[in-house]
Amino acid sequence: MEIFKYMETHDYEQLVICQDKTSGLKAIIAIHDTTLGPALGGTRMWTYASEEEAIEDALRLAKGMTYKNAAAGLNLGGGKTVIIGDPKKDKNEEMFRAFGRYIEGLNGRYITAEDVGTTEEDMDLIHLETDYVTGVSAEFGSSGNPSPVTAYGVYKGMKAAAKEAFGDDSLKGKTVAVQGVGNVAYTLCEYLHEEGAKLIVTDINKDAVRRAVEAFGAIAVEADEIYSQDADIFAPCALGAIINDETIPQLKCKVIAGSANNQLKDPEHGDRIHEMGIVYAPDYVINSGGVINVADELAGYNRERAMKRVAGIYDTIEQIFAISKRDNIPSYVAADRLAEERIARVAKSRGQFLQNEKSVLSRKK
Ligand SMILES: NC(=O)C1=CN([C@@H]2O[C@H](COP(=O)(O)OP(=O)(O)OC[C@H]3O[C@@H](n4cnc5c(N)ncnc54)[C@H](O)[C@@H]3O)[C@@H](O)[C@H]2O)C=CC1
Ligand SMILES: CC(C)CC(=O)C(=O)O
Repeated sequence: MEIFKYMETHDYEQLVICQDKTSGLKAIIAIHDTTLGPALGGTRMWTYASEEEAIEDALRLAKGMTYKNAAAGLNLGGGKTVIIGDPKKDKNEEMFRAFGRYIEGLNGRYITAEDVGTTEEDMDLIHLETDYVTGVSAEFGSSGNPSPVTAYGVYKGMKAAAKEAFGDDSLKGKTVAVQGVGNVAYTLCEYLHEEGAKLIVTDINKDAVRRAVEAFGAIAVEADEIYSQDADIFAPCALGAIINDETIPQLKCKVIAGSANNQLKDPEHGDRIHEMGIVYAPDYVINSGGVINVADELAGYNRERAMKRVAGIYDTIEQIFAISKRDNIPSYVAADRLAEERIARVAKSRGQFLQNEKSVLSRKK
C-alpha cells in the first residue's frame, strides 16, 4: 500500500503507529478528518493477517467515522484505532495504559471507545492515562459499553428499511439472517425476538451461536451459508467488506440492515445491490447509535436525551431513502452526500470572519 498516496487520495490528516515493547502494544491510530471537531472512533483489537491489513482497516474505519459523525449531526470528526493481537489472550493492563498515553499525546485530536475485541474494562484502563476516552464505566460518569444502544439504533433503522421494502415497519413474522452474534447483535436479536421476528444466526464463535439458539430459538447455520438464506432481511453484524463479488450473487434478501462498519467492499457493490432492488440501510447511519450515545457523555451523559436521539435513526434512514428515490441514486450515495454537504458547509463557515489575535494594530502596541 502506498500510504501517503492513499491518505492524499482520501484526504486523511494523520496516521499514528504506536509501539510498546513491554506490553506488546502494536496500535495504529488513523485520524481522517477533524473539520467538525475532535475525531471520535472506537478501538478494534483483531488478529490481522498482516500489518498492511491492519493499517488499511484503520484507515477505512476512520473515514467511515467521519461520515457517520457528520450524518448523525455530531460535532465530531472521524478516527479509529486498530490494535494487532488476539483479544482473547494478548491483552494486559500495561497495553491499554500505554495506549492511553499515546492518545493523551494527541492532545484531544482523537477520542476513543469500544469496538470489536475491546471492552468497557479496557476503556477504564485507557481512562487511567487520558480523559480522551468514552464508553467507560458508569462510575466515571459514562454510559458503559455502547453496544446495546447501537443495537437499539440498528433495530429502529431496520424497521424503517422494512417499511421501505414491505410497506410497513413491523418485523413480526419477518425472517432475519444475522451474521455475528456478538455485543451488538445479541441485543438486536432480543429486540427482534420480542417483536416476533424469526432468526437465523451464524458466528465463528460457536458459544455465541449456542447462546442465540437457546435464548431466541434461532436457527444456526454455518458462516458461509448466511448469505444464501431465504430471509427477508440480512443483518451483517460482524466485520466489513462482506457485500462483495462472491456474496452478492447468493443474496435472496430484500433488505440489508446491520451494525457492521464498512459493509460494502467497494462502492460498485452498493450500486449492484441497488440495481437488484435490495433496500440497503447505509451502515454508518444505521449503526450510529453507539457514537451518538458516547458523544452525549461529552456534554454530561443524559440517557433519556441519548436514547431519544438514537431513536431518530429511523427518521434519518427514511430521509436517506427519500433522497435516494428523488435523485435516483443508491442509498449509500445519498448518505455520503448528506455527510459531505454538512462537512463542506461547516468548513466554509469556519473559513470566514476569522478572529486572529495577531494583526497590524497589535504590532503597534
Ligand atoms: N459496538 C458498537 O457499539 C458498534 C459496533 N459497530 C460494528 O458492528 C460490528 C459488531 O460489533 P460488536 O458487536 O461490538 O463486536 P463483537 O466482537 O462483540 O461481535 C462481532 C461478532 O462477529 C463474529 N464474527 C467475526 N467474524 C465473523 C465471520 N466471518 N462470520 C460470522 N461471525 C463473525 C465474532 O465472533 C463476534 O461474535 C463491527 O463491525 C463493529 O465495528 C458499529 C458501531 C458501533
Ligand atoms: C462509540 C463507538 C462504538 C463508535 C465507533 O467506533 C463506531 O460507531 O464504529
